[in-house]
Amino acid sequence: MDFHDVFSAVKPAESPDSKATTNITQIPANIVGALVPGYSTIAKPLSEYLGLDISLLVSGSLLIFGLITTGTFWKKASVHFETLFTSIVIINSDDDIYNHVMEWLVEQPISKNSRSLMARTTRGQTYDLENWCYEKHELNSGHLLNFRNAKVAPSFQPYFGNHIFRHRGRYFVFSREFRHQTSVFGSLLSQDEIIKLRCYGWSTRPIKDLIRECGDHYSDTRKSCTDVRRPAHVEIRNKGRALWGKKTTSLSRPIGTVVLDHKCKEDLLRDINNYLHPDTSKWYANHGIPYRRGYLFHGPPGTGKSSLAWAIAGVFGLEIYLISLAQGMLSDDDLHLMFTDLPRRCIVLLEDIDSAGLAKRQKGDKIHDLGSEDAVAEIGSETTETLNQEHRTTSRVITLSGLLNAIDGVASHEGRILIMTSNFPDRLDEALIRPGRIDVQVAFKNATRPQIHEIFVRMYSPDISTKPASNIRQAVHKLDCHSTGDSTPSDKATSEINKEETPAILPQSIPAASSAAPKLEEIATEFANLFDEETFTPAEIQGFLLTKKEDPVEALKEGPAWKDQVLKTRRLQ
Ligand SMILES: Nc1ncnc2c1ncn2[C@@H]1O[C@H](COP(=O)(O)OP(=O)(O)OP(=O)(O)O)[C@@H](O)[C@H]1O
Repeated sequence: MDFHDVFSAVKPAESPDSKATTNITQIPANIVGALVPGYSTIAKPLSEYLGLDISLLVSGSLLIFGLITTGTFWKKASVHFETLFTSIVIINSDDDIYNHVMEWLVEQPISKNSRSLMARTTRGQTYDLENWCYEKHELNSGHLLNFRNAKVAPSFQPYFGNHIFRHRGRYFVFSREFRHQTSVFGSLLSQDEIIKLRCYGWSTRPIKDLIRECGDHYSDTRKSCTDVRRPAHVEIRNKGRALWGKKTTSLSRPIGTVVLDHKCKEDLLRDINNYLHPDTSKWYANHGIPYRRGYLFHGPPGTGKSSLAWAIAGVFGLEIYLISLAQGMLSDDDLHLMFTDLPRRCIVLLEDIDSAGLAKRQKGDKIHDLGSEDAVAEIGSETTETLNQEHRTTSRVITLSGLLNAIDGVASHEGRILIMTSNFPDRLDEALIRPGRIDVQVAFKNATRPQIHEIFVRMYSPDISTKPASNIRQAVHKLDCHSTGDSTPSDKATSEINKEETPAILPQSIPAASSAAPKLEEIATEFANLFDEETFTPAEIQGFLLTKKEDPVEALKEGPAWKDQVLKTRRLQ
């Protein structure tokens, strides 16, 4: 290309013959002629014989070519700029950090001011929903509530693409995009979402600080909550993306609300507290003992086994990794892998272990215990092992040996707490509950009279604070001040300390008809005396009291009839 021709063509044409521009989209013919070799040779005959003016077509093509070239240039230039002058951290959407960052961003100005947002329906916690704007009526006013128009405000997140924001005097670029994995033939194998955090400069430190801040913000908003994880969906696990699903969060249950012998609760908390202490892990290491601890909570349904496990998680601020073996969603291999993917400190909760269909071995049977340090490397009973093999090949069911290998296999993560719950401890295989796998057993029974008394007082007491306690006695005794009967001397001392907190009279919400009623403690004692020791579960008592939650006097009055009804139904069954 001769640039002299181009420059001379750009000069304004003075000759009246020169056909300058016809409109702004058309490049002057003399410029096109200079840029496209042979243009005038082709254009002239076409124009003379066919009446075609190709200058417009050529001008358009040149413009598009110019734009594409400039776009590619800028793209390349910006990639080089980013590589040379910015730092980046990439976060996968399966990772917890993704949630921390997204939740933090929702509250930042970027989620208000950006012009590209994604709206999400907020699925708040039940207690959040009370802030819904609906027509408010007094409790018990008889007005029917209608939630048709109750709306939860949506939340807005930055949408896919690039978003620039400023935080603590620094500019960051937040990008949200899909990452594709394709086969060698170009077909899509998988697609997942990633976010990229970028900042200007050669250090990733500002991004790391930002991620830390997002994590702090996340835990600050969940101070009185317990995070729970369940196994990830089988498809996600198969693709190797994650073994555990995303966190769900629920309000922590104060341990004081679980009615159990105080000494038992205190001993349990002390044991766990000691186990979790960093010095203890060193001690275990020095003595060559695997740093693991297992607990078995056993007793009839509805006596508080799961409630205690959740309350313990709340006390120590630990996440719960909840596995239901009975659902048939996991194989031995899955379970083994999942145990290797546990954080250093957490609670693994295996609920209703007896209903998982694990075959209990007969006397003399042995387990083919593959990876365990204390493995009995011997093929066990024909029957059990055949049964286990059958399960393993035909369905996603855990076998006893698979479970034992997961619990104490070499890869099993140290520092975790294992809690198993069972309604029928006699059905459990001895190997499963031998010391080293289960170190402490807690028996739950039907409610004693003092426990019924405690449940009653708690039901009619003011709201319980969910603020975490700072020491064991405070955690256990926070609201256990009402209990009577089989309390220990230490319980009594605490009761004295807390006496002022005890509601001496009935709560205000009690109808006027019963305002002449005696003190709550006295009604509770009378109510507890209606029942024989250990005949009703705490869940049954709680269920009945919930139907009379506004009026303890009414509960006392109706108690005998309800008790007779339940006993009669039981006899008929
Ligand atoms: N000891 C208890 N103290 C306080 N509440 C209890 C107690 N036992 C049961 N409840 C109440 O009964 C309900 C069921 O309790 P939970 O699920 O903990 O029982 P569980 O023993 O784990 O039952 P299951 O064996 O059927 O799983 C809960 O709402 C809980 O509040």
